[in-house]
Amino acid sequence: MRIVGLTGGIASGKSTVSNLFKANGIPVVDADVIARNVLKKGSGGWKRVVAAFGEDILLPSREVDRPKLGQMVFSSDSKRQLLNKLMAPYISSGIFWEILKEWAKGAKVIVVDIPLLFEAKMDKWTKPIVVVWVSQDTQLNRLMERDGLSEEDARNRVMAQMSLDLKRGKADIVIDNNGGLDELHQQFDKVLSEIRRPLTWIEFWRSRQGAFSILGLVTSGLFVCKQLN
Ligand SMILES: CC(C)(COP(=O)(O)OP(=O)(O)OC[C@H]1O[C@@H](n2cnc3c(N)ncnc32)[C@H](O)[C@@H]1O)[C@@H](O)C(=O)NCCC(=O)NCCS
Ligand SMILES: Nc1ncnc2c1ncn2[C@@H]1O[C@H](COP(=O)(O)OP(=O)(O)OP(=O)(O)O)[C@@H](O)[C@H]1O
Repeated sequence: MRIVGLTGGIASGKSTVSNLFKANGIPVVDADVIARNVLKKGSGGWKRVVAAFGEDILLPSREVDRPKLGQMVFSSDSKRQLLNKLMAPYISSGIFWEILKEWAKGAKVIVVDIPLLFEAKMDKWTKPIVVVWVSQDTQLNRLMERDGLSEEDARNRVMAQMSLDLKRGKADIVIDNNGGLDELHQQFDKVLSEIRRPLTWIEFWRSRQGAFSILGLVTSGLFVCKQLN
């Protein structure tokens, strides 16, 4: 199985690109969705986060007030690191199980959309790595427009992540998303044919089909040995 890493910066266009993958039949594991489930009321992650940050971060419904928690952690490195430390084990195991489900369904190529792929050192598990890159001005403008944030809040969120220029240097494939959606679609078509190229042998053995082939080979080998003895 080929596990493609999709990353970038906040509001650089990862979800826009991951929607294109889904529209083309490629399964996508989305770390932001998994992280949202980790904070669902009453879950293990919710309990740990409420114990550390206090009930002030809760709405009257006892769901986490996400904008409030976001405001806290994106303006304080220590609070953000604490939140990351509390949530990381739940997020990584969630990603693992989602990948396993796709493996069991027989997927040959999957995309994992992880905003903090490099920061969380998960890049070693994915190949190739696709980085959706934009200039900082485009990133700030799109973030302010999409989330209705002030420039200061938007800058805090951008600064909470590894710079996009650094991420671009670590990529196998870069999507330059500064232009319009037509330009994005043109680049995406090339990326799609790149990630759909035939699997390498290692990727094949990692797929469900490959694992069953190994099992079949081992079983028939044992059967032949038994016949010979
Ligand atoms: C702080 C929270 C509650 C704010 O929620 P909110 O709905 O406003 O934002 P959302 O979850 O949609 O995230 C938007 C983007 O923010 C960025 N981001 C989120 N968490 C972090 C973080 N800890 N460090 C840096 N950037 C982050 C990502 O680019 C993400 O795509 C939420 O982001 C959260 O739970 N963060 C911690 C979990 C995490 O690390 N998520 C990233 C998945 S790898
Ligand atoms: N090529 C583009 N032209 C114009 N707008 C775009 C383009 N690509 C994305 N956008 C817009 O920019 C905003 C950010 O895009 P998107 O939500 O896909 O980013 P993201 O990287 O998934 O963000 P996050 O890290 O916050 O989840 C959205 O409002 C989206 O519609």
